[in-house]
Parts: sequence; C-alpha cells; structure tokens
Amino acid sequence: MATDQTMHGVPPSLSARVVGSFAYLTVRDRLPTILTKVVDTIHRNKNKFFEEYGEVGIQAEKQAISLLSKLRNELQTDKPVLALTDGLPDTDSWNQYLERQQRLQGDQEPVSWFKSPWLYVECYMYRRIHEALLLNPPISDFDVFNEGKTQSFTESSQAVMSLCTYLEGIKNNIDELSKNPLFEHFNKLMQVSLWGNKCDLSISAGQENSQKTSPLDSLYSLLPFILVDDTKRVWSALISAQRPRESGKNNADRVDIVLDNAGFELVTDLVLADFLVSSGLARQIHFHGKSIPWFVSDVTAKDFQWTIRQAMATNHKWVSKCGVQWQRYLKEGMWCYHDHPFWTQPHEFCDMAADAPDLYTTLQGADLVLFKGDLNYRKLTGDRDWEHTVSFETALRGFGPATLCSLRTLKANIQVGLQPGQGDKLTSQDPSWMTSGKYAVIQFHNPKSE
Ligand SMILES: O=P(O)(O)OC[C@H]1O[C@](O)(CO)[C@@H](O)[C@@H]1O
Ligand SMILES: [Mn+2]
Repeated sequence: MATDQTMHGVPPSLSARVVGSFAYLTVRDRLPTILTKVVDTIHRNKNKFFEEYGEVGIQAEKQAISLLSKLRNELQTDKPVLALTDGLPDTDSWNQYLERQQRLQGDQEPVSWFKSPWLYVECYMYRRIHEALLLNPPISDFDVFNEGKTQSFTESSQAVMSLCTYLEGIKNNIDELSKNPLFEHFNKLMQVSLWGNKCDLSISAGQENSQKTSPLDSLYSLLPFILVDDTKRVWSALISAQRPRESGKNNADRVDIVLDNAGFELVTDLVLADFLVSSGLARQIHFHGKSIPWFVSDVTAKDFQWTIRQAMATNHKWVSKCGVQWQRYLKEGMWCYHDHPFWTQPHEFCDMAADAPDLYTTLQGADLVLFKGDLNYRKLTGDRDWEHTVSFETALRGFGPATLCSLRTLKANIQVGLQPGQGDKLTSQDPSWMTSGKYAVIQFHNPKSE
C-alpha cells in the first residue's frame, strides 16, 4: 500500500510530525488548552448538574472529567489513537477511518497524535469530547462550548445592529435596484461574511474573539488583505443560474451555505442569505451545520435556532425585524437547515462522493455552494502541503458537486491558487500570514467549466 507521502504525486498531509510547524504547535499547545477549558467548563457546571439530576449528575460530571483528562494525557504523550466505543451511528465509520489511516501510515508505527495527519487527529479530539459526555447519560446533551458561542453573539451586539440596519436599508428599495448597485451590495455582504470568519473560538483556544465594531466600516481598508477575490465569478454564476419562473422573476434555484462559526459569523451568513433571497438572486437557501459541538465555535442546530430567536427578541427595531423574517423564511421553506454526520468526520472532501454519496447528491442540487471558514478550506484542499501556486481545482482533487466558493480567513498553513511569487512575498513581509486570520480568500470553482 502506498504511504500518504507517495500517493499519486499528492503532497503529504500536514502533521504535527513536522516539529515546529503550525500543526505541531496546535497539537502541542492549543488542543490541550482547549481540553483544559472543557474540563473547567464541566466542573463549573457541577451545581447545575446536581440541581437537574441530583447525585447522578455529580457522578456523570466526575466521570466525564476523568475521561477528558485521560484524553488530554493520551494527546500530550502521543499515545495511539483509540477506537471509539460509544456506539453512535457514526462510530463504525470513525473506527474504519482509523484503520484506513493505519494502512496509509504503514505497520511500523501506530496512528497517533503527533505522527498522523493533523486534520484527522484534530477532528478526532472533538469526537472524543463528544464521546466523554455521551457515555455519561444525564449530561450527554451538555454543549461544552455553548457559553463561548452565546457570549460571542452577545458581545457582537453593536456589529449585529449595524449589519441588520444596513440590510433593512437595502431591502427598502431592493426591487428597484439595477444590476450595478445590487452587485455592490452583494460584494459588501460577501466581504462581511468573509471577515465574520475571523471570529472563531478555536484559533484563540476559546479566548473571547467577538466583533466589536461595525464590519461595514472597515471593508475598504481590509481589501488589500483579500489575497484571491473571485466575487465576480460567484456573481456571474448566480446570474447565469437564473431561470425564468412563473412569477416572471428570474432566480437561481438554490444556494447552499456550509456554515462555520456561531456568534457574529453566523449573523453575517444569515444576512447574506437574506439578501440573496430578498433580492431574487436565489429562491432557496439550504444551511448545513454540525450535528455535534465542533471546533469550539461551530454552529449546531441549537445554535442556529437560538441565534434566530435571540435576534427576534432583541430590543432593536431592525435586528428583531431580521429575526422575524428569518423565522418566516424557515417556516415557509425558503430556508432550511440540515446537518449530516459527514461534516463532523475527518474526511477530505474529495472523499465525499465515495464516503457520503447521499450528501454529495444533496449538494449537487445546489446552483452554488458557499463553504465558510478555515476548517472547510482545509477539508476542500485535503489539508495537504500544496505549493501556493497549485490551482484550487487541482487541490480539490475532483471534488465538485456544484459550483462552489470558499470564504475563508487564513488560520492554517495551507493556501493554494496564488500567483507565482505571491506566497514568498507575503512570507517575507509577514511570516505569520497563513495563520493569523489577518488575510482571507474568496476562491471559486466551477466544475463544469474546466
Ligand atoms: O472556524 P474555522 O474558520 O474553521 O477555524 C478553525 C480553525 O482553527 C484552527 O483550530 C486553527 O488551527 C484550525 O484547526 C481550524 O482550521
Ligand atoms: Mn469553526
């Protein structure tokens, strides 16, 4: 069996094996910090568990903490990755993936935290956190990241207000807008959604990371930090997907948004989605979220509903109006929310067609799929050590259920589709350009046009 390194000329997966690399520092420093915070959070909620479940709640809290401490120890001492034991519907698939990694790595050494692909072990950590709670029934549903996510929303309230006010302002005369101003609004809201991705809580190891100022005011000054901007191609794809409808209005049928973080980023995505349907650029939006708490701040169904309810209940005319509208879109089926276990598995997306064919088929029904965030970018490109000048299409390795676009701030040392020399120039100007979240890309691919 070919090892990962030699597979068809595809570069190796990023891994903590490379001492000093960003993957190494993440596994050595950031992941244990996240685990410690998870333990603290569970411990701080001890009284709540007691009030809700009595002594059994306290036992569950202790037991979950002991499993998580064991997990942290396995990670820090580079122990072999263990099979899952919780018997969830996706357990077998995780365990098969472990065997697959073992085959790729060869028999000489076991799959382990510092020796195996970073993408795999990082995803595995979140699945093990879930297992630790799941094995302790009365507190199985407890989302250890909930506090951070709700806090991030609350602390961004000024930014949420200005964004919702802007959206309502556009919607006032949206039917009269000609193509150019419509594109300008689209362009802005794409950028707001892009920079919303700065606000994740995984890169900061759970440290508060909300949006304090109006994002609209800084867009112009942030333009030089967008390394690839394919917004015009996304726009053309939306326009060319427009089909005549009975109403006489032209609409693209469906845009799917593969969500990333809750808090401010989710609001930026909801605002973009609202704009797309209210402007007639799309008729339906399908949101894809996570089915378990994931990478600290990622959106689950609960976060999605909570955010919309919270917006509705906000004492601000335009925010609550947006919330009410979003709820209506959901009720009337113009918007819908899905989660699929594949989003919380460790696969590169080029495996989706074979390993989650139902999800692949679902995405094929979209006219455009927007992938939010850094982790989705890592999965789109396989989290591999690509040259920066390799095309996005090459790095996708055949993944293309539909026309797609990644909106991502750079928080991991992978970036493709740059001009020759662009990467070197950035490295000399700002050595942490790939991991600071200061830079971003809007990168497009149309599988039918190549
Ligand atoms: O929320 P995002 O944009 O996917 O960012 C999460 C990223 O943060 C990190 O934890 C930073 O290394 C990555 O593992 C992950 O890609
Ligand atoms: Mn995230």
